[in-house]
Amino acid sequence: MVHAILSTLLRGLGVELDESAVTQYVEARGVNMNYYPICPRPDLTVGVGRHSDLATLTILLQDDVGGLFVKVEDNGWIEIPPVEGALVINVGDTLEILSNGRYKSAEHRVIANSTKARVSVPLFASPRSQTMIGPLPGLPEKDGKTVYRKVKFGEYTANYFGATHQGKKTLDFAKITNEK
Ligand SMILES: O=C(O)CCC(=O)C(=O)O
Ligand SMILES: [Fe+2]
Repeated sequence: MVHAILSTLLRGLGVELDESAVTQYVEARGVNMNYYPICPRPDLTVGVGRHSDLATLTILLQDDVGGLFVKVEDNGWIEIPPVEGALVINVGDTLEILSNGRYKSAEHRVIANSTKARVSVPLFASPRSQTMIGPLPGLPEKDGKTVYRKVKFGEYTANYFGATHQGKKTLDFAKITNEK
């Protein structure tokens, strides 16, 4: 499923990659298992602080409690309500880099609940640590600029986990500040 989603998203950018080229960006899989106990004062605590995911794509299964918020440019935070049987698909930093900044990684956070405990299980589909990530062929030419440099995914990962998250600051590691 992740492979098909990524192929479709890339086709939307006019990028056609063969099967194995797509596979290399989603072949490493990992999960988080998040448990948010009942919190009497959610306003005084942090469920999960604001961040974007490291992965190419995240497929998130949440229960019926809710509390996941995504930042929408100029519109603040909107809650992603749980829909029975539905999965939330998030763009991660890696896809933002691969797409030369066209697909924006989703900045999100989680607020705890004062009456119900919550469980969520995101599945992260990423490259292996030796895989190089950078804007896919053809995109910088089409966009007239190169927004991200090529980095080894393992190095991006080390930087990503090297500091407390502050929103999407993690992407600065690969961003070309003097865009050309
Ligand atoms: O619990 C959620 O809905 C999201 C958790 C999350 O953002 C993460 O594990 O990266
Ligand atoms: Fe996340």
